[in-house]
Amino acid sequence: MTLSIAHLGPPGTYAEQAAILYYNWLTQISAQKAILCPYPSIAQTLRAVAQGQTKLAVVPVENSIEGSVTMTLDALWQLDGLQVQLALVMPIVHTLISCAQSMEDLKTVYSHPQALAQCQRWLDRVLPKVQLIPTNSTTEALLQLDRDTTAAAISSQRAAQLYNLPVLATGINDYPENCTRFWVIGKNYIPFARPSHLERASHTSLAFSTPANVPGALAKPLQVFASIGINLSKIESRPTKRSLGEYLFFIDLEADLSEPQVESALAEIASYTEILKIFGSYNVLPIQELVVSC
Ligand SMILES: O=C(O)C(=O)C[C@]1(C(=O)O)C=C[C@@H](O)C=C1
Repeated sequence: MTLSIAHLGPPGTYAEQAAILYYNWLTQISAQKAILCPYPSIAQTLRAVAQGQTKLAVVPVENSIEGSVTMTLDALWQLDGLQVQLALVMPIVHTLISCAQSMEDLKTVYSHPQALAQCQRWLDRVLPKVQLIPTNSTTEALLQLDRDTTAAAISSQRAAQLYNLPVLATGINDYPENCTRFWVIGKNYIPFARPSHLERASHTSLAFSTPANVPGALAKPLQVFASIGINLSKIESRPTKRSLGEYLFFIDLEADLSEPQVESALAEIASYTEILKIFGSYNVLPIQELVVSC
């Protein structure tokens, strides 16, 4: 059976690049055939898996400069039954793409809000007067660029080649070590989507809302992990969207859900939380494994 993998489109996005790396790794370890399916937004990409249109999705979840990809966290909270199968971290090198003769001709720059934010200082310094226009992905505006020589887009070198467009500047991200973590997501636990040689998962991700905005509402669940020596590698709050000042908490643990200690900690946490969503346990695929298999 051919495996379908949803990702943010149109073709050329970083999410597609991450999906290709994952696809190459998967086809090499399992001879599994796969097809990539682009969707117009991150929410629609995750909905495709939740509704069974595709088996898997590859979505960005966190960037080293800008932090969490909030569209991904919000969609994961809203949808049911989605589980993280694997994480992978990819370097991100942004490029300014345009048909303009020079940067002085530019009036607008299009890109995904994450990419605009990752290049914020460069844009302030080099193009302080341009209008920044957020798009659903870094590649959404590329097809319009040949019609407007006052417009540019921030995307990858690979996207510039794919659309046969000129590059005005490269490496424009504010920090050179820029990288984004992607999650491979599926419904329930999918054994063949994961590395088979690793017995234990290195991380577990979950999110919860608290029953009331009272002292200790967050401290109590966190204390459960501290008391059994589980390290948290990330904690992030998002608004519940129900009322101002009410939050959800997204947490990454350095532990495997199949360990009895972790399982009982999560059962205890359920008593301190209103809604608890466990996104599962998974490993991080080292970039060397991905590059070798490309
Ligand atoms: O628009 C794209 O190309 C994407 O894949 C999305 C995305 C993101 O949402 O973080 C992915 C990686 C980069 O951090 C910039 C944009």
